[in-house]
Amino acid sequence: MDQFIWRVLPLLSILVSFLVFFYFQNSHTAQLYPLIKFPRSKCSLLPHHHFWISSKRIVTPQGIISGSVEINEGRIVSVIEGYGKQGQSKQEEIIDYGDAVVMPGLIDVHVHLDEPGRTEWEGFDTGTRAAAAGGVTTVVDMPLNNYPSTVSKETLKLKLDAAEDKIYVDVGFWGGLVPENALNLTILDDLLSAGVLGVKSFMCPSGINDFPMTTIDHIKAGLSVLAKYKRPIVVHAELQQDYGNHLDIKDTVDPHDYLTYQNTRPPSWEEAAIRQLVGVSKDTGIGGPLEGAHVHIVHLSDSSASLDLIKEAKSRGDSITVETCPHYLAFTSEEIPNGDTRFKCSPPIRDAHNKDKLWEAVLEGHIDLLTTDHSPTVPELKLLEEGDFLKAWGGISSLQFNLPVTWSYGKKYGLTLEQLSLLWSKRPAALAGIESKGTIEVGNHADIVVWQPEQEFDLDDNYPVFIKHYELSAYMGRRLSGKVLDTFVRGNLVFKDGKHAPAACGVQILAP
Ligand SMILES: NC(=O)N[C@H]1NC(=O)NC1=O
Ligand SMILES: [Zn+2]
Ligand SMILES: [Zn+2]
Repeated sequence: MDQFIWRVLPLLSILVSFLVFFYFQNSHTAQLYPLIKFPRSKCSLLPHHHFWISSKRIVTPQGIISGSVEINEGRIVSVIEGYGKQGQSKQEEIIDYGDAVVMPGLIDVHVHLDEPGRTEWEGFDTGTRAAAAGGVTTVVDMPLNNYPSTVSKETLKLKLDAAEDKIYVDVGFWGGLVPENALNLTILDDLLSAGVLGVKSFMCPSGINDFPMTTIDHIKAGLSVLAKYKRPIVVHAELQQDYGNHLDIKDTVDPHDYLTYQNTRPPSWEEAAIRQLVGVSKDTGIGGPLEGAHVHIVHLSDSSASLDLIKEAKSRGDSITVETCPHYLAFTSEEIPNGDTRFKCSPPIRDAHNKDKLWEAVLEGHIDLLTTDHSPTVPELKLLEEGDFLKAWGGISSLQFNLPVTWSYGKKYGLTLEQLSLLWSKRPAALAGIESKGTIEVGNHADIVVWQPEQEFDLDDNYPVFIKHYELSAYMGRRLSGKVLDTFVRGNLVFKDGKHAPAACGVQILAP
């Protein structure tokens, strides 16, 4: 008997170790599934996991330094001052960018990727390739223009499933606040629990049937739940005024004339909406009944009365911020050609005086951050041939051009690299509650854009553009300054010299 046990015991222990091995192997496989699918060689155009990026112009929160950034396993592990001082590191692990600028990757918190449901408009694949090519390392996707709209935990699940294995940069998600979930707050609560970074709502019709507008009462109800989660509402702030008159105007004037369209959405629409919003944001201050909630106004165009209301609300301590977009800072109504519907967006692009005042507000810090409001569509809806401003889709495609456009138009106004980085990285990260991104600092994700501000290029048909239907973008044909060379997402070199990494290794960002 004893002999039998001594024979069987080794066999038994081998069997047990096999079982243990397969058990852990399987549970591990589930966790590491994306990694096993996409090894580093597929995620990055660079073989190293531990390397140094050196440059004479690195934009850090402490200012522009000359030196290097040490990256290990996707994170920034040291920032070394002194160009060419990487210590003992091997030469092949140092990427020397000379005087090209090394900056935090852009975080664009207002992007419509349109998937699922309207992938012919854009989609996760093309949209995030465009982001990577433009130095945008994180986008936050809007809850509308996709179908169905993202207004419940079930519809969020459809989004997350659709995004899987298709994203080249990291992607977070806004949910939608619509009357249905504002009147049944359990749906909203579930949507927030499922990980949306906050919610978006419209104070005017959104142009999308399953995304109805909200009243200020709906917004107030939503804020009571958002306060608990400490997440923001981001609001399209236009409130229709004397609509009847504008219908009359439409019958009597030329729809090919840009001014006709501009007059249908005057600054008073923005002002009226923002007046209602600051009426509720007053409760978001410290000690207020809505403390923890935050109101963010998207794509401000009116730089007069609307902006004054926001400044006042800020100065009394409301938790409120505002963004504007490159198209309001680049274009003026005076120069929009007849019938060129590529420039149609809402609120509309206004006159040169308004643009100058917007830049002033950006540079003085009254406008907190920049976003694209990348809102593409198909040629059939943009109606370029017909040129009817009143019927065409409102929305401008420009995700890939954020950096060169802001820089090209902003440098004339005195925009600095440090301001650029605050407006496009640090403050957007703070709004979306995305920790570990937005600055070049030890411990943060190595999300980095390397670009050459002085290099000019023509945005013509020879330029590699990755957004779908790029011919509809208002920026095509422009000469811009500021070429993106390389883009890193969590240490992976995802874009270099017009080429993307073989696999889409972006991750989905969900609120904890
Ligand atoms: N639905 C949608 O994307 N609308 C956007 N387009 C635009 O020009 N302004 C918007 O809010
Ligand atoms: Zn909007
Ligand atoms: Zn939008």
